[in-house]
Amino acid sequence: MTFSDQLLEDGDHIWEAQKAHPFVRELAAGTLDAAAFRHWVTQDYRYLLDYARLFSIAGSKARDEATMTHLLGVAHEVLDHEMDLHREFAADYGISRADLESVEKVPTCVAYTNFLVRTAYEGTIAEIAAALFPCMQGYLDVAEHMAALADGEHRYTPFIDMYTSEEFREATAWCREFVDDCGERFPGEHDAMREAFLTSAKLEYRFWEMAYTLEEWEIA
Ligand SMILES: Cc1ncc(CN)c(N)n1
Repeated sequence: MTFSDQLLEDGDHIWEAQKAHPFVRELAAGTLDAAAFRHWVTQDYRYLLDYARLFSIAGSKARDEATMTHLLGVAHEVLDHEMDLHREFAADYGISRADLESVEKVPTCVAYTNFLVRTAYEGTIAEIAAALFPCMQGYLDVAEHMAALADGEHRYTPFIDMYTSEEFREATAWCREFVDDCGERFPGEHDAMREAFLTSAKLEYRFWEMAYTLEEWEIA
């Protein structure tokens, strides 16, 4: 069993909870309330900026040229391609780019992005790899689950298409190899990697919950 297999086994209950979440099931069916999707898009836009930051910092910590090139390439892909999809979704909802950039993060988005950015600055390359893994593998697995549940095309089909695309699969496969490589090279870091992986996975679950419940600050 590879180290990534072990992590996925440890996080299996979190994966199952994500697949069963009403945001996921209703998005798959095309019945998700527009307000919940809008909340996801605006918060995810803020999330993605820090996610790209994480890849950039990871790139600067990489020991070899190939890993550095790949991680910095992913950062660029997120800023360019993935955030473009969000800009398109937002435009459909009458949200401008300036609006997207000025949205205030709600508590779950603050918690998740702070965790990722802190791991990027303070963690080792192995912890960073483990923290990234649920963001990639989780979205691929959840989107594949959505594709299996979906019955025909609807307004959220581009979301499912994006996260089941060949490019996203390849990026996820690379991330998984990166986790396995770090697991092999740094056996002393397995506990720290597992903790980073599980924290990210739990925050992935919270992110769906945040969007579905339209989470806001209680006090402005
Ligand atoms: C919260 C979250 N996690 C992961 C992904 C996939 N990059 C995303 N867009 N948003």
